[in-house]
Amino acid sequence: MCSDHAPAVEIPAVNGTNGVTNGRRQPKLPYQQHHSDERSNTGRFQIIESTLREGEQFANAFYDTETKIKIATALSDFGVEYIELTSPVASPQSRADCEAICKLGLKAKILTHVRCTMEDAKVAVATGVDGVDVVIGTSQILRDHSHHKSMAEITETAIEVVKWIKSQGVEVRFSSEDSFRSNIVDLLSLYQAVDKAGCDRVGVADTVGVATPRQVYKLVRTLRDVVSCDIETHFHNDTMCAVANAHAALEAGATHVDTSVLGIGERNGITPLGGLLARMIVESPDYVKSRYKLAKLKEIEDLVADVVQVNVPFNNPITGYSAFSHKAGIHSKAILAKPETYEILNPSDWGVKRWIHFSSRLTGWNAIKSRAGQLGLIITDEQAKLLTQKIKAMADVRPLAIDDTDSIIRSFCLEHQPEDQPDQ
Ligand SMILES: N[C@@H](CCCC[NH3+])C(=O)O
Ligand SMILES: [Zn+2]
Repeated sequence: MCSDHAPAVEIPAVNGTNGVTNGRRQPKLPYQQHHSDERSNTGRFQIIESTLREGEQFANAFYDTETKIKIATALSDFGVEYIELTSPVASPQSRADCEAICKLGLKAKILTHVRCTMEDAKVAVATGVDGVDVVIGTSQILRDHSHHKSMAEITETAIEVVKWIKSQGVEVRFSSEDSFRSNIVDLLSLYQAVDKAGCDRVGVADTVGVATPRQVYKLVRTLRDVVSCDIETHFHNDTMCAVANAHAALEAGATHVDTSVLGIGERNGITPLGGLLARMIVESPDYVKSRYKLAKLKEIEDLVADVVQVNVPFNNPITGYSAFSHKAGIHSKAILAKPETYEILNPSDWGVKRWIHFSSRLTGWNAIKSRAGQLGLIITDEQAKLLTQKIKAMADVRPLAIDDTDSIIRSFCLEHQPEDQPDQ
């Protein structure tokens, strides 16, 4: 258990497994950590950053070469282990850009993502990438309406492609597409076949965003016992489960998670880089802080938001406008005394600031006293309480701007103790 989160009450000693003592299940505290399962990779995962592949499939995305290089360099400096690029088969410029990024000599390994065919694989390897990610749809609906191949044909081609890519000295991942609507028996035997053929990673993809964390855990855990290679996971966010699903996958033994900056991708996108790291730092703070330059997250998000012409959502984890703002009196009081009371993430880890509201009908006197202090005005608790009543009364009538509240605080102080106040 993580020492930062020592439980406030004593946990009864547990005999045996699954938290069962004397035949009775012991309740788990909600913030108890679950590192005990040896399959769990929540403290040792790797990120396959796909802003330059999945992210290019976002409705607004158009990246010129210079922009791609800027994003790739920023991501590599940030510390992601892999950067995935659009298929070089997509267009001549995509191919040229892939070759150019391979030549940059970035710290992150460069991957490209292509269909599972020998033709695509050959073009991919020729670009100079470190690894090739091959993909093919395995659900009945995709087989019937997309590529019309049987599972036997898929398996045969996949083995050939995987073996050939490996023979070129290049890393290879084989991924199913629409894994959660695929027949589990077919899927597992396909993964087993490519694992035997020498694949470095198999990929599980929730292409349509249908999976729940429980389904993810079950599939990945089963797969973990079937293949010996690494397991990459890819989650679309149609039902807002993409971060939770990635976390469940890691708990079940997945080794890699696909992300994109701000989650951009097809439809409403995939697991966002920032959201994944927010989730994981709570669980594995040392690991996350040691691998990624977290203070650079905002810069990368702003860069990508600007390139694809969107605003960073107000409720974005970490960097959203209100991600570290505290408003209700009860919250502000406790935050001022000890930030951990209402924050499980520390804004300073990410180079961002917390904000304590002091201009609303919900504001408490501790926040007002603190604001007065920021303005260089010292007031007593009693004065702060009186002043807060005034501010609440005005905020009941109309929204107050920061300047409005600051003026009220200043004139209150002038009225009450002008001679005691330092010069402004
Ligand atoms: N965008 C595709 C690619 C999957 C590859 C997994 N790494 C999908 O969602 O299925
Ligand atoms: Zn996808």
